[in-house]
Amino acid sequence: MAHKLAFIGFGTVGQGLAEILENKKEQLKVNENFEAEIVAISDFNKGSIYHPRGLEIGTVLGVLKETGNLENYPSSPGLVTGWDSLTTIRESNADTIVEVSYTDVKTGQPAIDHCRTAFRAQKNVVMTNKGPVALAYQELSHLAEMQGVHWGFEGTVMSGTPSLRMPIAALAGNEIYEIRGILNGTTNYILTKMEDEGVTYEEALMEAQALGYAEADPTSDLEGYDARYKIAILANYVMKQPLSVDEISCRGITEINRHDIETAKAEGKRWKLLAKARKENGRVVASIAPEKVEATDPLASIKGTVNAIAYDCDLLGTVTLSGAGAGKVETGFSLLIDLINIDRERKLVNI
Ligand SMILES: NC(=O)C1=CN([C@@H]2O[C@H](COP(=O)(O)OP(=O)(O)OC[C@H]3O[C@@H](n4cnc5c(N)ncnc54)[C@H](OP(=O)(O)O)[C@@H]3O)[C@@H](O)[C@H]2O)C=CC1
Ligand SMILES: N[C@@H](CC=O)C(=O)O
Repeated sequence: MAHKLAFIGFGTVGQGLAEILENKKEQLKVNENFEAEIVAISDFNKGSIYHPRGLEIGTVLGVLKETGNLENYPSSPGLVTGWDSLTTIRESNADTIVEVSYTDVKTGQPAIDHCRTAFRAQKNVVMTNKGPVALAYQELSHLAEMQGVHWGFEGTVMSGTPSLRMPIAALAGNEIYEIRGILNGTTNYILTKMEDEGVTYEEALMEAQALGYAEADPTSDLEGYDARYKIAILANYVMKQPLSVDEISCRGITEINRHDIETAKAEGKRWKLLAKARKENGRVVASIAPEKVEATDPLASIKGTVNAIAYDCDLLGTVTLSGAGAGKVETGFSLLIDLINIDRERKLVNI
């Protein structure tokens, strides 16, 4: 049976998933026995459409590209327009909500309420919005479990690179006592461009925004708040230690200038915005700060929007994973893999 999806937000990432579902429809059906249809999309400014029998994805993307507004989707019996996010979650016949609205780094809202509403209505949520996972992980994971629904959020850390699923699935049985990584694509892109191509900070930021890597408010990337959210998610979900965002010291890259970059280069070092979490005396201590890393450090060679993460484990030693940290297709894929996993579990239960 095809999954029925309702999208909350339809910017870079939402459109990325829609394109994947459209372009890979046959392949997903044949290789994964996976089928999904989009029944609703509710976006703040781009409008809102719902059809209980499903929307034609190619038409949705075409209408949006041509007119900028989803509500120009061709009218047909049963088509509903104008629903806000909460109405869409409650009233649509979707079984799974794809939450891809802004990450609000202060409150996590309205996305936290989107999750609460979906779980109470016994609907799964897959999301790349970091707010609810970083700020309300304990509450929301408990609620999802109580309601017997799935909550997927692979893309909240390192987009589609399996920084969450890999340690949970493949490193199970280890104690992960330290995590160290480059977790923000925008700042790594800026630092790399400044270092390798002599591009200015402002130019590099504009490029990162045009390519869809930066947050709607890029202050979140530049000041380290985005990386702080990600290390909070890793501490809570992977290290299984409750850690609030306020407990994480945070400094971004705004004070790094060309002189700093050149000085580091002359020393054979590179500036990187590092996220760290370490278990100490039964608790986790975490930080975000720029650091000059030695050229021999595995993290020194991580360039552009690529992210990397090293897990220090008691049984396996250090395991390092690198891959995309941001991007339309890469983050769209993170939602697809969450959906495929929900589908696999659904099929297992029905065996
Ligand atoms: N881009 C990336 O590479 C990655 C992004 N993420 C996260 O994924 C999420 C989506 O990112 P991205 O697609 O790039 O962001 P965009 O800014 O491109 O898209 C977000 C969309 O959400 C809409 N929106 C905001 N608030 C609401 C609301 N209350 N109800 C309905 N729609 C709303 C916006 O509407 P409008 O603009 O019309 O006002 C916008 O279209 C963010 O939380 C981001 O942090 C995570 C990993 C990587
Ligand atoms: N703005 C973020 C997007 C992914 O989380 C980044 O640059 O890493």
